[in-house]
Amino acid sequence: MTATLRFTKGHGTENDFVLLFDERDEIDLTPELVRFLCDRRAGIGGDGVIRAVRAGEIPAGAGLDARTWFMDYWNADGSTSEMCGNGARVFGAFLERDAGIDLTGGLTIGTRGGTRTLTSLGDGRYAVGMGEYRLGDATDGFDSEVEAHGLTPARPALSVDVGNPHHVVALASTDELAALDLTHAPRVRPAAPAGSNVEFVVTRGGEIRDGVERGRVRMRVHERGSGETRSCGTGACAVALAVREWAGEGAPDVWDVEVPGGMVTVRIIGTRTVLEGPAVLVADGTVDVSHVLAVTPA
Ligand SMILES: N[C@@H](CCC[C@H](N)C(=O)O)C(=O)O
Repeated sequence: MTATLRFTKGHGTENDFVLLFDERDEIDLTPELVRFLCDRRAGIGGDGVIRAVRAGEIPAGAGLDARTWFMDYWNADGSTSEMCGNGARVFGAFLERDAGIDLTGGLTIGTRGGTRTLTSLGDGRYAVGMGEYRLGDATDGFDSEVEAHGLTPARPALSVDVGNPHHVVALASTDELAALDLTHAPRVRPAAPAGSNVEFVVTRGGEIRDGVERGRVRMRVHERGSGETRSCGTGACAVALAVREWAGEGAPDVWDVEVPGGMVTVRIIGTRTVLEGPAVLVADGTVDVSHVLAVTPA
């Protein structure tokens, strides 16, 4: 028997996803199927899978209005995460096109990390209201340390929760950032109970634009469940929050974050952040998944 799935491929600053439109929860999305879809040689290829489903159709959507669109996010290794910032922007572009929703006035979506708001900025970019953040309990700006290949000794880090867990490490120069080997997962101490995304950041100065002071940083990331990716939206928020914390009083609330796949902007507004950046839908197609379904336990 042949089973096919319709998919869309999209990316946000080259953090790429396989998107599935599944309003009524008809796709049996398993870790095996996610790993196959994300496989860059045998499958479609992506850092993760995002399924658009109505909240009322799935247990994770409990408590939300049943008609709310839920972003069911999975990492490439078949694990799920609470939130994906770049994915949320791409999800917005997907809903605009395939569900016919106009996002210029904003839309509330469900995620495992709580509700988020998506707004189209009208130029191919989207703003995501990323919800409340929480910095680690650190008296001197650090609450942990991180060891990575190409970086000795271990460096101090700050844990930041933006719905999903992050550890941010400051490096001295862009050369040090470029020399990092992120083909291996960095080791975090104390280890985060459910694992963590780890960002390495270098400050790059700043500017005043339209009367607003903006900081600028460059980062690389090793994502829990996906390895090194070319961008991480929640990671960019964690980085902006950590760098502002380290800079102290008077530091900017707006940060332009350079990632290997482009640039995103983070605005810190009180206890919340807003992530802005592009979202691109690249291709549509169908994929034969019968061999994956054949090995999926009943
Ligand atoms: N790339 C994403 C984050 C995806 C989830 C992450 N790997 C995790 O496990 O928490 C982003 O853009 O935020």
